Amino acid sequence: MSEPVSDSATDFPIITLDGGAATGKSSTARGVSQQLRFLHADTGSHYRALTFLLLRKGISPEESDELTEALEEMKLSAEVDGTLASLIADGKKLSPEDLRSLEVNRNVSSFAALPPVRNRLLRYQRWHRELALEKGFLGLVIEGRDIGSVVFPEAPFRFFLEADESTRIQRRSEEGQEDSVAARDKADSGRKTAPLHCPEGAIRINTGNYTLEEVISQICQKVQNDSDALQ
Ligand SMILES: Nc1ncnc2c1ncn2[C@@H]1O[C@H](COP(=O)(O)OP(=O)(O)O)[C@@H](O)[C@H]1O
Ligand SMILES: Nc1ccn([C@H]2C[C@H](O)[C@@H](COP(=O)(O)OP(=O)(O)O)O2)c(=O)n1
Repeated sequence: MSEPVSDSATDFPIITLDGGAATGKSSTARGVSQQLRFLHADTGSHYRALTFLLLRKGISPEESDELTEALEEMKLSAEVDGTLASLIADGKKLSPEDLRSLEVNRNVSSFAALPPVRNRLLRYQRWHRELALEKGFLGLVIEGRDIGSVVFPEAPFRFFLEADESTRIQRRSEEGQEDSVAARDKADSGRKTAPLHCPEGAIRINTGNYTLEEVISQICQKVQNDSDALQ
């Protein structure tokens, strides 16, 4: 299925999870998507995929005609495996190793700060609501940095995950990843377009105070209590 030109409004339940690096967004979204039978979209992986592909074309993270042309030429679609939607660019799915490489970790915040990159992905990310509906999921859980503020500001269930920097650095090192969590957070929070912040009205959860299972269950309970269709 390919991305359509427009997206129509529906009252389909949408959960947004925003937060800094290693606050637990992806693992929480995975658990929630499986418990509630929602489609899971990881928008960080979209920025990572574009970063990998643009670097491979020799394009540097600044606005240029080459960048605009490469973004216009890229055909984006999705593959759904279980509850997870993965980005397919020009017919190819990237491996977790490519998406989480040191080179991508170092450059992704710079590409993500560029308005042409964000505009290209905004349309694609909003389309996941239609994709979830079409594939028979009961809702959409979508995670990133600007989801509750820019991508789906009207979503009924918006959460902001946070945790101490030391907790997050420890989580990444336990995963064996070299990642400058603090530097990325600073760049993501300080950029002009769609900076990382807690969206107004979103529920804050400090994931350092709870187990992963507890965070998943807090979110599922809130959604199930407030949404007739899921009871
Ligand atoms: N509430 C939690 N308590 C303890 N560890 C957690 C919690 N949530 C996530 N983690 C762990 O932290 C690491 C980073 O989580 P991840 O979901 O990749 O974060 P993010 O998507 O925000 O970068 C993973 O190893 C995950 O298992
Ligand atoms: N909605 C989003 C999601 C991610 N980004 C950017 C900023 C992040 O540093 C990178 C990578 O995001 P990702 O969620 O994969 O990062 P972590 O898993 O939290 O380490 O993408 C963004 O600008 N907007």
